[in-house]
Amino acid sequence: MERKNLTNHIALFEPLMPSNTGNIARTCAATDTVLHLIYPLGFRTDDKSLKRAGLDYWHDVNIVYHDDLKAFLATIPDDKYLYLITKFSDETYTDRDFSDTAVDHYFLFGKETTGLPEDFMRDNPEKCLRIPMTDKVRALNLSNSAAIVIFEALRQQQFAGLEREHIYEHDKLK
Ligand SMILES: C[S@@+](CC[C@H](N)C(=O)[O-])C[C@H]1O[C@@H](n2cnc3c(N)ncnc32)[C@H](O)[C@@H]1O
Repeated sequence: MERKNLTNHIALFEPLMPSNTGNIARTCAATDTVLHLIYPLGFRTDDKSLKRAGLDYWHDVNIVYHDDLKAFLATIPDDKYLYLITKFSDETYTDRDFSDTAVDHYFLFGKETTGLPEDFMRDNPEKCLRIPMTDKVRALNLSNSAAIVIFEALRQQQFAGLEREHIYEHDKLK
């Protein structure tokens, strides 16, 4: 199934670690997801710094930079499709319907140290979604959280636009 427009967006609020953002950029490249980075960032995005951090897929991703959270929010066409991904929610991410490929879905993730701004979450509790986990850890890793949620959205969207199989020159299975 061909997807005409990119319908999924991952937004990172003030990400600190280049390795996390690099992993997420790779996931975005693999899934045709737009990556939004909300300033300030904990790393530089000039070519030399990216190469040093091993961020191989950076140039294959549609990346949009935003001065702050307010500037990012101003770009969202319909905030009904904005989701705040946070452990503080009591709604599980798989219970939300992301299946509509005619609209753009925006998944917002928090900073590695302090997450999303508390007042913003308190103002928007109905947008908040949790990935279930035990109480043995404080939180999941940011890049793992992004992969978990985006692939649930893609699953609900029948993996539209993605290859379910690929012919490899040296196929190890067929
Ligand atoms: C390392 S966590 C930040 C932890 C931070 N202490 C906090 O208060 O959220 C970075 C981001 O990963 C996502 N995350 C991690 N664990 C999660 C979970 N169990 N459910 C939903 N999101 C999670 C959230 O977007 C979070 O802001």
